[in-house]
Amino acid sequence: MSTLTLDQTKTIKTLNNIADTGLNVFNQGDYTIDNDSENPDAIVVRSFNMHSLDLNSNLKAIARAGAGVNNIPVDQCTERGIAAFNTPGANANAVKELVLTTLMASSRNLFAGLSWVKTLEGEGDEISKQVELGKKQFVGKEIKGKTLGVIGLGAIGALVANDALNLDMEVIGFDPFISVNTAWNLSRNVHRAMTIEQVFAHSDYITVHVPLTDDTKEMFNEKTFSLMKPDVHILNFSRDGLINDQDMAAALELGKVGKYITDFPNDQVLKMKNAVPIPHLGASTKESEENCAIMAARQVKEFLETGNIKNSVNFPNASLPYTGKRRVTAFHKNVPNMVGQISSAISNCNLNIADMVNRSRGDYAYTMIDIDSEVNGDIIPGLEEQIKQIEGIVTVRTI
Ligand SMILES: NC(=O)c1ccc[n+]([C@@H]2O[C@H](COP(=O)([O-])OP(=O)(O)OC[C@H]3O[C@@H](n4cnc5c(N)ncnc54)[C@H](O)[C@@H]3O)[C@@H](O)[C@H]2O)c1
Ligand SMILES: O=C(O)[C@H](O)COP(=O)(O)O
Repeated sequence: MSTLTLDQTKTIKTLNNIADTGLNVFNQGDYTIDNDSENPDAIVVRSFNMHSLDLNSNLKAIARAGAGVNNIPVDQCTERGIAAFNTPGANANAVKELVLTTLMASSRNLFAGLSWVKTLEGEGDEISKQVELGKKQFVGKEIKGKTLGVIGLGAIGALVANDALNLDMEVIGFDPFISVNTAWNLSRNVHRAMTIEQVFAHSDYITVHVPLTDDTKEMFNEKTFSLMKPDVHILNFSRDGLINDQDMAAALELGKVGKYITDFPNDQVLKMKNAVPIPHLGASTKESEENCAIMAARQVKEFLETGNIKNSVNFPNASLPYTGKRRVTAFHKNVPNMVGQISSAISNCNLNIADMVNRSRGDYAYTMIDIDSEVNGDIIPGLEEQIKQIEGIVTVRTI
């Protein structure tokens, strides 16, 4: 992480409550946190829905202090050359703990029992009698020996799978795109499902930990419910869009699904029989909020100060040790001869290249070129202008 002094103060805007420990990463003097700014250099956000916002002209980066980026217009960011980041794994432990808490608590009908016992308020000596009479309504099930299906074995899914084994559950996991890192961390006692249908067929409890995408949208629907065991409990700490709510309501009515535990209440969910709606508390712990905020802020700071990219969801990761001399960065179309043309523009200004990196991601690529000497500031606007004229260039910065 560099500690250079910036040419100009940068403005950071937050759209949600971001932990102070994270915002403190932006040192005073070099940065201003201004939540009313109409033209910030970077935005730090949690779940605020950014799809209807106009992305301001000066915006260079958006950091999601968290995992899911479906609230960010990522495609638009890419077209505009705005780097979007998230903080992989930074809130995974918080979510895992709430998944396991609610898995056990709902299996024991704890939430319904708690609501019922509150209705006895004011009944005095009758309370203990009513408790002993009424408790038979809330007989639950133990999770020991039951099968937990885990769909999505990323940061959260892998933690849940490993810990469920320690609770004496059988665990079956499905993730066709599992990363090498996660695979290394996953217990070999997690059974590997080759198809999602195998998870549906064998699980007493199913927990889903995948991003919401066109492929995963409404993956829980009438058809998939029909493949599940009767009375299956489903836990959704990922996103509401993964569930067809109408089909879930019907499956709960029929007892096909025994319980639906979700971190994403909506009007339909609140009407569902046997739903356990939670007010999106998965990542809401002090530790997780701090982890996410610090990671998000560090990634933005590094990008603004050095151009280096880590954990972007739309730019390729790219890193070059920062020397403090001039660095030219360009985000551009992933087409032939871009590096050649950018290098020519630099040599046209009589500047020599010391080091460079070029990384691609799909249709786009990112190039950083270090100049081997201090550069007279007067040259910069002309150099940037020349590079901007190259067909396929989206954004250029000199740092
Ligand atoms: N409730 C909360 O507060 C909270 C907190 C963090 C994350 N989330 C949600 O949980 C999701 C997962 O978070 P994470 O940190 O584990 O992310 P992650 O990226 O580490 O893991 C996601 C996993 O899903 C897998 N996957 C993708 N498509 C799949 C499919 N069709 N079938 C099976 N697996 C598939 C990926 O290969 C990856 O391993 C996030 O995208 C977010 O929506 C919610
Ligand atoms: O995707 C995530 O990281 C979670 O949904 C957490 O959202 P939050 O930061 O708004 O709590």
